Amino acid sequence: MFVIGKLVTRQYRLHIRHLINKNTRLNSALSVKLKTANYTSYIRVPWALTLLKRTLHTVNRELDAMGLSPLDPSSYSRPEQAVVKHVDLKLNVDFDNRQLSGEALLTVNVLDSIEELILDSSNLTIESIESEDGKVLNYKLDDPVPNYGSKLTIPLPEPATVDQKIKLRIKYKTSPTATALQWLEPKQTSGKKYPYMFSQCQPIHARSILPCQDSPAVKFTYNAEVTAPEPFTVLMSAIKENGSAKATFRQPVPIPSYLLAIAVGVLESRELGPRTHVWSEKEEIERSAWEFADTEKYLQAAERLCGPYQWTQYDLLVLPPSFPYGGMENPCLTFVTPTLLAGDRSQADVIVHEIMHSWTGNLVTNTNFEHFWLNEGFTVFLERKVGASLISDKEEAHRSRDFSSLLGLQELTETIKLDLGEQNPLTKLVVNLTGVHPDDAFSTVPYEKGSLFLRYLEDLLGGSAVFDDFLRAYLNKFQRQSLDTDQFKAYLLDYFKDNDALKKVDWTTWLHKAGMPPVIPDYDTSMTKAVTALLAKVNDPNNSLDYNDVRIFTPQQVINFLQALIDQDPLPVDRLRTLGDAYNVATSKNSEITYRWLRLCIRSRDESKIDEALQFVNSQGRMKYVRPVYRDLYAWEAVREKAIENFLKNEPNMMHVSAYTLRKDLHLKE
Ligand SMILES: CC/C=C\C/C=C\C[C@@H](O)/C=C/C=C/C=C\[C@@H](O)CCCC(=O)O
Ligand SMILES: [Zn+2]
Repeated sequence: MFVIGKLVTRQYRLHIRHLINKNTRLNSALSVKLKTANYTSYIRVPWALTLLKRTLHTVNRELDAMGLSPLDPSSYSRPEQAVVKHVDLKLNVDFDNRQLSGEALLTVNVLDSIEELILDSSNLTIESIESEDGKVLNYKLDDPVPNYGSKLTIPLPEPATVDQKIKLRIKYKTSPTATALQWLEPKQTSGKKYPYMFSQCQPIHARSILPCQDSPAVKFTYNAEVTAPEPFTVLMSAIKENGSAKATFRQPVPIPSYLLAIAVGVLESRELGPRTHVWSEKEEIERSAWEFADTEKYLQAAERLCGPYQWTQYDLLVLPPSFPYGGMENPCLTFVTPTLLAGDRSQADVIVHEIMHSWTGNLVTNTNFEHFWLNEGFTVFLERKVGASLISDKEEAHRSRDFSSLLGLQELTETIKLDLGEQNPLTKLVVNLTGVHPDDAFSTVPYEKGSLFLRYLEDLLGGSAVFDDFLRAYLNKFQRQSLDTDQFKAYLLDYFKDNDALKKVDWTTWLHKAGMPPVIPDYDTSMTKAVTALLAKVNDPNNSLDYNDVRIFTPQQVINFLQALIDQDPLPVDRLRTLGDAYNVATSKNSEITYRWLRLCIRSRDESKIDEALQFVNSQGRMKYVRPVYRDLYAWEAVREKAIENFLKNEPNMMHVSAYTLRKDLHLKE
């Protein structure tokens, strides 16, 4: 009985649930068998367990033949068989050869009888693999599959059994074209004197830095020793213990592979609070310290909602402009784009967002990227709650939260109705990533549809008063674990089992149907009213425009206004120029305003703005800005070639993910 109890582990239960979710891809007889299974009986009846294991084995073979991991369609690894629990990394940073080299010592917990361990790798040169006692092991590195890398199979010297711990030492080198790493020339930095390197592992690029189970279903702790030449500073997504020639790091909280991060540059830091430093090149350090001075205040507000911050340190690193995202929630060290340095703290919401990932995403993690909304929808939802909690006037806080939600809805509507199309399967909350690279599925949908779903549930189930308690219970229950949407749903249904309102939730439509959300919350529209009125004024050519129209607008209202103009038919170019001059948008330092303004100019076919738009996409690499501007330029036939030419010239300065997605946006071959 003891053995049986052990065998039916949580991993198995997850595995079974996942297989059921995937049943459309399976032989129907097998999926029926799985669907009708009574798991309790498997725990009690030994023969049933054997049957289950045999069934799973057959199913696994079927999925294998399709090149899929049963738990994660984006990974070759087999976390239901064995999981990496800890990694000891020793790396040397070689700027001349654009290479990391060294070793990864993996500590693996065996969950089933196995004869081999399967890992993900991409473009790595494996030099040797040894067992703990120094025995050299054979391995097989399959031919690379574009964008997924190579399956690395390591036959074990002898079969391993349940609960066994094994250690494997893998000596390897990364490639200069590792998709997770960007190696910058000195001219791409502010100091112009030294090179720079940084990583972006989310979603599945960690495999290009180390051989690993590159699936968020697996969480591991890590220690690292990294050697870099003087005068470089090495930073990682961990607690920095020693900063000399050999930097050492410790990450005692288990993380998924996509949260492994490294940056090496000539950096300075400033203390912002008891657990916070900001890091950047010296040219940005003062501006960065000013822009992010309120970080500790945000951390405390986040803790009031979610409980103690578990990662000890919360540092920020302001990267060079080619960093492709607004922010990346690397534990202990959020990476941010320098486009946040607006000089007015107007993009603080991005910092609050990254802080909230310390709970949703980093502690409670989507089991694979089909359930990305559990990371991002929750984070946006919490970001808005915490943002509002910083406003002392209750009504104003409510208005402000709803206004941000309306801005989010505006972006969601553009994505679903104009960009992706309402029938597009990528507009579902839970997506099918079999054969779809997560970087191709990325959009605002998991962020905004996910957050809107949670807001709908909150309103339905009794408001913040009850929902905040649920959130804390959920975080507590799933912390340091990975989960899928069914587990979230089961937990919510159980938590609110006495609440009849739950019966109203149309789960299938919310989770599995494409298009706009089935219900839009009854948001407070007082802050959008002025924007709607201004839109009507601008659309009537008889009205003259002057600065007083927008004098009392917050930056967010200006953004809301510009976004509304983007979503309607283009204004005549003369009218748009008049508007730009009258409302001072053309000279704004806020990149959220600038990118929308340039989109409007392109859409109104203002030829005098083409060079400025190209200069904007060349000066920074935040995909949120660069992709829509390029897509708008592409849609303007007369400038399409010029836009493509500009892209090709600048492609060598871009990070992999930017070049990869822009090639698709511009309909160029990979
Ligand atoms: C349904 C979506 C399915 C899969 C997508 C999974 C991963 C997407 C991958 O492309 C990586 C995303 C990394 C995001 C990092 C930060 C963002 O939150 C930034 C948002 C945009 C910005 O502010 O610049
Ligand atoms: Zn996020």
